[in-house]
Amino acid sequence: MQNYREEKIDHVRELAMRVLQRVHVEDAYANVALAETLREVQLPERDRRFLTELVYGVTKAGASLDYMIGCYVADIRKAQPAIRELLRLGFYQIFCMDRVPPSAACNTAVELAKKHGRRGADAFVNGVLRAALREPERAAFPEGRDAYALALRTWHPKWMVERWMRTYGYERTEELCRCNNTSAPLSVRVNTLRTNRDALMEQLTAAGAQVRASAWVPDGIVLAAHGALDELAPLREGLAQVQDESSMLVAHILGAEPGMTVIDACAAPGGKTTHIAQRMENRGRILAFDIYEEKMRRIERNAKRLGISMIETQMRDAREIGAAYAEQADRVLVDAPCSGLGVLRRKPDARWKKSVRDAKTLPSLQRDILASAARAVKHGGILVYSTCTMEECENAAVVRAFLETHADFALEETGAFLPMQKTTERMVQIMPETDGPDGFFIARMRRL
Ligand SMILES: C[S@@+](CC[C@H](N)C(=O)[O-])C[C@H]1O[C@@H](n2cnc3c(N)ncnc32)[C@H](O)[C@@H]1O
Repeated sequence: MQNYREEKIDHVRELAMRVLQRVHVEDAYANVALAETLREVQLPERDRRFLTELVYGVTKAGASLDYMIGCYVADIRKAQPAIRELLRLGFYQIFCMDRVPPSAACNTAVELAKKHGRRGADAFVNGVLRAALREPERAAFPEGRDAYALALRTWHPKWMVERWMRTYGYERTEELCRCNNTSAPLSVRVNTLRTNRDALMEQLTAAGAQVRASAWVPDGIVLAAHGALDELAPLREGLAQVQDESSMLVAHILGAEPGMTVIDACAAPGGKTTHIAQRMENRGRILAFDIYEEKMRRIERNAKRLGISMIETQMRDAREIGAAYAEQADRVLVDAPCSGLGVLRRKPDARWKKSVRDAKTLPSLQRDILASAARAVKHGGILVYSTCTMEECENAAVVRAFLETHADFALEETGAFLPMQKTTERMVQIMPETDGPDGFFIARMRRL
């Protein structure tokens, strides 16, 4: 007979099993599937954290966890989806978590296999997990400094590690990979249309969060500890917007002023659009484009919550902007669709969903969007190109190729427009493992 606490933990692990099945079988996004479950089931804070750690951990560990299981099981793909997830959860708790007693991980997996598996599934799960407890050395990853070994040890796809090793070398790649397995810092942007940073920091502290002022932007606050975000009143009431510090740099570099006309070419969900609007004191015109209907609605909802009325949203492919708005904008932002390798900490499944093909196809889309959007910039106006990746072929190479064919644009000293750090960089590259915030690239150009 289980005691009350164990019963509750079983419930959490069962929820984790269900969320992981949605991720691996239905291809749901881990953060979305988890958020939906957390909304449906009222869990105490401690259980919320445990569930999140299980789902995020198993998802991030991905192929590395399956490699370990494969040291005890002939072919994990042949197991029922629920049993696969129970084994993954079991291995994750046994090998990757310090504070879970291995016997608890094992026992609850067996109980859940009895409930969700075919006949004999519980004995199978019991056998595999007991073997892992008895002979953990069998699951050891290969040693060595090759990409495959590093990829296994740091839970990344081999192709990604290979690419980074070519660019950054072994040590830096290892640091970057390890950083991707930590939880990302959470920051919010002060809605300066309604409050100021000191007042908001006081309110967030009163609401139970631990806060500090951003070292990157004057309108950023980093939350060290906090409860459920949607329960923080200042966020609900539109006094702040969740946004990474790197992403907040973009509006500072764009430098839009009240009364200007601004085009945000790839705007959804509107993190940067609403920041630009704040810096323009909600005066002037911002045209925000994207290609997905639902995403456009998110910009509108965000703007409404923050009390911003100057944003006009429109479904439009950014590659059409040049023809439709030639020389009409004082500022144009191209926050381009990209491989997103700078934000892998935040999206536990992203590394496994990307492919080496993205890095081959994205630059041509990015070049096309930039070339079209550039035509909308007035002479003397500013064009900013940004991505949330560190991949050279999507960043500096795109900007260089653009400048080579557009003699009427000149690269500015991008860093000079930053408020606090990296102020001497021509093109700004933020690296998560050395700088702290998300990986990000920003370049500012002027039309002559
Ligand atoms: C990096 S995200 C933008 C994030 C946004 N700027 C923010 O700060 O919240 C890139 C966006 O580009 C959009 N996108 C992709 N292809 C596009 C295209 N051809 N034209 C316009 N937008 C596009 C995607 O839907 C996605 O919302």
